Amino acid sequence: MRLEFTKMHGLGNDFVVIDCISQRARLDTHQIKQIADRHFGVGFDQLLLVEAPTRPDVDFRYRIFNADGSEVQQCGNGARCFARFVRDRKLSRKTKLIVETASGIIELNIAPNGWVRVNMGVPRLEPNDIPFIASARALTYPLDVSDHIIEISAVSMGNPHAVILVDNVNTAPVREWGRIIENHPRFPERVNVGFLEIIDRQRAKLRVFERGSGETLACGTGTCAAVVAGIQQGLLDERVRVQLRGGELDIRWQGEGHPVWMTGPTARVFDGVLRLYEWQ
Ligand SMILES: N[C@H](CCC[C@H](N)C(=O)O)C(=O)O
Repeated sequence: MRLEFTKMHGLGNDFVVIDCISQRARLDTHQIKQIADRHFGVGFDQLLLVEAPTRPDVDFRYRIFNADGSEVQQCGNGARCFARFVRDRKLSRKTKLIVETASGIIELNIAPNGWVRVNMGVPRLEPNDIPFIASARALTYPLDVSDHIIEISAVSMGNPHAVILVDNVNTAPVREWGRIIENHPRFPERVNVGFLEIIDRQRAKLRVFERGSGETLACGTGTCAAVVAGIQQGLLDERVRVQLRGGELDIRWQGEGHPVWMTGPTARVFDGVLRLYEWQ
């Protein structure tokens, strides 16, 4: 199978993006993991598939796969790159795209400079909607992590997030706790794990250990979830600039029942051709 693709990133969270409208792409989990491999393949945190809509009120369908081949419900940095890709390949001339994902509809607004403002939808906070096993909804939950009891917040942006407040993201046990919490039995669909350092009411720092991909340089949905958790705990105002390892995102949330807005850059790195029939 010969497939054209574009390598992109949103603040270093990197993607292989494939136009499945002008090309027929049928990839199984093994092939997705092969493409994700940073030595034997192209390498990516997520694979993004641009597909024709399945309903009349949207412009495109957007599918997302982690490096471990798992299909997931949402990807914030990927949504921005999706919008840039659609514009660059002239799949649409619209500057406002309505896109269906496995977790619902998102709205993408493309600025002339390539920055994209995304309505990431309304965050879900009920444990069953995360999903997270808890007797009742709370601001934070005690969780047993390698002989510690730590406090986490649990937020869904369509995909599940655990958020931990830390004093310093640079010294936080991101890999050690991230891997344990990612696979914690109280998260039946696994979970992304964010380590949030509050600087002041309008600024924060974040590192994210992503479900199915490990620590990434940025995580859009993780940033939205972390800001929601911070605002819920009375630590942040409704507009926050979040510094991730790969750069900065602008997040706005007016509170429960309102959508989270994320604004950030996109980057196109190179175009390439996959020749999967030649791979062992
Ligand atoms: N690893 C995530 C999907 C990608 C999210 C992240 N790359 C973003 O920008 O939101 C999950 O398994 O839910």
